[in-house]
Amino acid sequence: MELIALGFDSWFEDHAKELVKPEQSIARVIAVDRGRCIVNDGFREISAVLLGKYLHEIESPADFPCVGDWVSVEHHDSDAFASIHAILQRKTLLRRKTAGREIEFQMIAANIDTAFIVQSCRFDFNIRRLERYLVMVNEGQIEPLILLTKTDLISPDELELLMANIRSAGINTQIIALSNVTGSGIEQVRALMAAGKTYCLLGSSGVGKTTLINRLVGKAELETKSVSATGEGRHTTTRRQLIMLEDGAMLIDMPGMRELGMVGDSEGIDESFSDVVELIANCRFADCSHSNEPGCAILMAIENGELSEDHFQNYLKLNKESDFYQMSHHEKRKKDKAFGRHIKSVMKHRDKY
Ligand SMILES: Nc1nc2c(ncn2[C@@H]2O[C@H](COP(=O)(O)OP(=O)(O)OP(=O)(O)O)[C@@H](O)[C@H]2O)c(=O)[nH]1
Ligand SMILES: [Zn+2]
Repeated sequence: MELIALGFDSWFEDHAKELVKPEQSIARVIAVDRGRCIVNDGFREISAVLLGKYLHEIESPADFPCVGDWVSVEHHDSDAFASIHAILQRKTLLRRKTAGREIEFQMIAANIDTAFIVQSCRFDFNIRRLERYLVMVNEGQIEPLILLTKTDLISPDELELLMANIRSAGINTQIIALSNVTGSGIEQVRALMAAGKTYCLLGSSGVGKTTLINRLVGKAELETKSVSATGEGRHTTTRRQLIMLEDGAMLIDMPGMRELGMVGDSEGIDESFSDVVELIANCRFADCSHSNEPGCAILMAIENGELSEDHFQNYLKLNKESDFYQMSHHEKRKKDKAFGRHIKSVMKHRDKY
């Protein structure tokens, strides 16, 4: 198997040029288990650990490799294990807010091309939640796609209404409606999954993600869920987290990644609420509060049914959360200037290898 099959492309190649030294090779992280990774270099899967020196320079969770990362590795003991020397720049990044007094991000997975945001037509359907997932996915530069499951439980008319609700909330993301029971729509999902691209499924518990994955993966692959690898005389078994489908598309699936804490940066929000942003830009008052000004573009749009009031309120709410995040993040940065130091140490590290 070539690296291309794992999703390596010219974008990563460009970013790898100066980072990867002659004695090193490039591999993709397909599983992570407490600091130990399993990487695939296009030929085999091997156990890999972070280089001690690199470990020393780690300052934030973002510095650890996560599933989907491209890394530069050096093989040891005739390929029994490898050491990870650097992480290639991430094209996309899925991360979530971790609970706690300070707002921190936990890295979930890297270099996902498309995230399927899954909701059930029947029990889980919620536009606000959909918007929140869209913000998170957009923020990570990942392409979103909406999957509505369990269409077998509603009538075609009801489905049409759901779709119309999504559209009238200003969400223009592609939607595929499917049923894991009848199989309708499954081929549509399969057909748009391209070889060499990486996908994931996000959504609440019970919406049918596991069932869909099983359908997409096929039985043969399921049995190879666990990968064993020998490193330093130790035997580790890690659940495989990046799954190669038969037609060459990849699916990242791991426990705990599917439901995300919700906060986005303002850019992600703007992308998901482009209709609101456009209206605000057209509002004739520069510092309009969009609450009572006569002639306000937002109020007029709500009045004449162009914009849903709920949608606008959700936009305000997400922005408020985002402001809060930006503030605490900024203050944290100021405190220890760790970010700047980190950049420097990475540059230094680069020169050494
Ligand atoms: N009627 C119907 N039931 C479905 C469909 N897809 C899944 N189910 C059922 O819904 C339940 C939950 O499905 P799962 O695939 O486990 O849901 P999940 O999203 O993986 O949930 P977590 O594993 O908790 O994240 C199961 O009983 C499935 O059989 C569907 O399209 N139609
Ligand atoms: Zn206004």
